[in-house]
Amino acid sequence: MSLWVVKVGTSLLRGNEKQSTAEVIESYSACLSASLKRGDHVVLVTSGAVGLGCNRLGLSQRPVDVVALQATAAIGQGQLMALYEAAMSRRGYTVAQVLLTRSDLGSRQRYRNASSTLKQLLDWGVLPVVNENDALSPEELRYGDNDTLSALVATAVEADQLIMLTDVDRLYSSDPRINASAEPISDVYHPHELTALEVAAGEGGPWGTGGMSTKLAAARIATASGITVLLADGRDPQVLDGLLQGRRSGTVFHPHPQPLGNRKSWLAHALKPLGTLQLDEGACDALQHRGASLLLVGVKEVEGNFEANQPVRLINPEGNELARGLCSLSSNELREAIETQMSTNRSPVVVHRDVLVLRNA
Ligand SMILES: Nc1ncnc2c1ncn2[C@@H]1O[C@H](COP(=O)(O)OP(=O)(O)O)[C@@H](O)[C@H]1O
Ligand SMILES: N[C@@H](CCC(=O)OP(=O)(O)O)C(=O)O
Repeated sequence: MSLWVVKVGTSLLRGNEKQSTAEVIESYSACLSASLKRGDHVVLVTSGAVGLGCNRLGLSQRPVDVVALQATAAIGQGQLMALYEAAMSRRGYTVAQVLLTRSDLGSRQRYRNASSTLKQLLDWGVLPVVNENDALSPEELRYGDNDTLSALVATAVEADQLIMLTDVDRLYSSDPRINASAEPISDVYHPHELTALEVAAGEGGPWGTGGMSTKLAAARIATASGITVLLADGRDPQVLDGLLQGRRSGTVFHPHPQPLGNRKSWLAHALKPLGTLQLDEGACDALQHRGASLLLVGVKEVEGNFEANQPVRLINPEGNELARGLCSLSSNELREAIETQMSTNRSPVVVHRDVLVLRNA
């Protein structure tokens, strides 16, 4: 039995001259219900609320204004669920709507709640249908995308594989719509390879958000948690059917050989840092090569305002992010402690190793 997370983007759900949105959803539902019938567990992360809302209002373009985007999503979300509900219930399966915001997942308690609810639904053989809670989260609609959400969901349910379906057959060395000689890429083995690909990743289509960049960011999150990511062509439903039966297609992002545990993965990816600590060379070396906690003596500068146990970025003297973690002191306490440490001659732990995650490890 496998646990799959399948993400379907707006570019596919808008439909085309040959297929309406309802027909596209119908064909995915056939693949998803076949997978459930084989005894697998599946979570679906689906975009499409804005696109369907726009269709309903007769808009030929995605609105630029964020409030208008939120309002179109509120119209489209009900329609989106109605289509999945009809297609899955006709095949004897129940669907459940789960709307999440990024800030929900930033709270450890709410992240755990989301994880428990999703796992309960999976135990009951239900298909959870997840989308961003767009009507309430303007930030996500402006900058966000469902690719990152799908990776966070895959981590929360401890999925085996994350399938990201889109309107291109695989990853290329650069945007194939712009560069006809872009090279196809079948396997990505290490986060270092992702860094170069991220630089070359292009924008998405007019209806999608984020293009290839957000898919690579999602692959980074999921593979760091030990999840295999498959980026594949969603225009042909046979591809999804094949993937769910273990056939290879598109690009495979292989899981990191030393995956982060659930809590560290949450720390590294679901949390938004509220401040930045600039470290000296000695502290960077201790963190990177000696598995040490961050001590006060290695902190040079503090930026931002945060309370004790809130997330911060740790940067090296060149300004590059080295790690993230929970700071044991508030920003005010930390600034005060840096000023007085010379006289007290003690160096308390500022970020304990247990709540610290190195980037690109
Ligand atoms: N390096 C790349 N490899 C493949 N596709 C790319 C790349 N850079 C940009 N793209 C474009 O990204 C698009 C998919 O992203 P997007 O429109 O956001 O889709 P979705 O709605 O499925 O999330 C593709 O149509 C493709 O043209
Ligand atoms: N939550 C939004 C999706 C945002 C979006 O466009 O995502 P995607 O198509 O996956 O790049 C919606 O349902 O329309």
